[in-house]
Amino acid sequence: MDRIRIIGGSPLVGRIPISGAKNAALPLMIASLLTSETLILDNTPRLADVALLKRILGNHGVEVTVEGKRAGQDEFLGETVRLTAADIVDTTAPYDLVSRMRASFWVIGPLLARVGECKVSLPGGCAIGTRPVDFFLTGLQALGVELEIDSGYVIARAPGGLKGGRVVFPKVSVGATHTILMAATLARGETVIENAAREPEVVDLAECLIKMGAKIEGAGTSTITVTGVERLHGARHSVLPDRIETGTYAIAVAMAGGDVTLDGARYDLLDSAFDVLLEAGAEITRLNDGVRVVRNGHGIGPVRVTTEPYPGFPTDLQAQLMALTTRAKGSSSITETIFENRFMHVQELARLGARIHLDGDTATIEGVERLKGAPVMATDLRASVSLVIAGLVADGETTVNRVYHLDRGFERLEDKLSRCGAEIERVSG
Ligand SMILES: CC(=O)N[C@H]1[C@@H](OP(=O)(O)OP(=O)(O)OC[C@H]2O[C@@H](n3ccc(=O)[nH]c3=O)[C@H](O)[C@@H]2O)O[C@H](CO)[C@@H](O)[C@@H]1O
Ligand SMILES: C=C(OP(=O)(O)O)C(=O)O
Repeated sequence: MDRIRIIGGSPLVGRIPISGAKNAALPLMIASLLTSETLILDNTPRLADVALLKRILGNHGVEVTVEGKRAGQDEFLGETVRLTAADIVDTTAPYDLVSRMRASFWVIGPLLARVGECKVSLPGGCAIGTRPVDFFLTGLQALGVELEIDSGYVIARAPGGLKGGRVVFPKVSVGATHTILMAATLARGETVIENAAREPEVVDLAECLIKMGAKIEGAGTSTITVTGVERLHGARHSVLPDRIETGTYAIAVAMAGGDVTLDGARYDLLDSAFDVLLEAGAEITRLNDGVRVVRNGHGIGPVRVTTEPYPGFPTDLQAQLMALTTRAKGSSSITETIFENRFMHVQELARLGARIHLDGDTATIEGVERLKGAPVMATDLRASVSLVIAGLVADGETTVNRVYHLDRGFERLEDKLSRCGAEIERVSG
């Protein structure tokens, strides 16, 4: 199994290209199920989750091809993926695939909209929390879907087709918003989604669906209105830059010190996270096509942060921020409100010498002068990358095990960091 080996102590200087967003690419690819014509997605990141979703969609009958790279193209340029769901050949999403990636559950919306029935495995819990799917199910019922749960599968039917309805989510859910939004595009009449997620990835999906012929208003606000159409057609869309990858590298620079330009990054998608990094002492500048992050000289200041749905501080940057605060001058506090069990990095950061006290949903971090390298591992994607960030400043060698978590969401992380001077490598076997 691959590991990432880091020798701490080098500042980061240079440029890092920001890839297309995993969390936008996944729903966009799933949207291909809504039409028999071809959906072309540019700037698709090369990630394990994207590869797995290609397989999952292939199982439903989607033909997926990737355009070859042209000579001279940047090695980090995203892929152009063509997805054609001419016929849906299988309406079952099996447990062995859905259990490996939660977002694959979202096929339930487009499959019901396109063919009126499907059987999709319940995704089950995962390392960061129980993550139920109740909002998806009540939302689909509001669109006229009949549901049955049998042997771990949701068996869903919409005999007369989907019909528009009012869906009110009790709590903001990104996945449930994506799913109901996709389903509603082909439902008869109007659907109103209230307390919808306002995440940029929802806006990106809505923009692509609109290019495919959908009628959607209000994406990016808490109320989305969808007027169903008879059919959707093919389109071409470029995946939004990854705001979580952007924030992660910005935190890495704040941690290690240095001066890095994040090419292609969008400042406007990360206002709340950048506010926190500015408070911690980083200098952050909006560029025409990117963001520059600098920290030279002065130390890291302590912060108090609570994770929230967009536009608040993202839970997907919580672990990385915690790594940063382990070296702050003073006491920081981080409250996690989205997932009940997203603190698995705490024990591992402690192995590197961090001083963190956990009390329910709040971690109090007393900054220390030094971290010391050690073998560590994490059980989820963002926790893993928080250990890499800590390793960038830890004395000596840090080895991060279970690299497959990182490969779910960070394209060639070790190459991007080593190009900026970090002593980091992937060790195979
Ligand atoms: C692939 C992708 O885009 N994943 C992101 C997505 O996950 P995902 O879409 O799974 O996360 P949600 O926004 O749905 O989860 C938010 C909260 O709602 C709860 N909930 C959700 C659905 C439901 O039916 N019932 C319920 O109780 C969840 O357990 C969680 O506590 O948004 C999360 C929150 O920004 C991010 O951390 C993930 O990176
Ligand atoms: C939690 C994440 O992903 P997923 O929803 O696929 O588990 C993430 O991207 O941090």
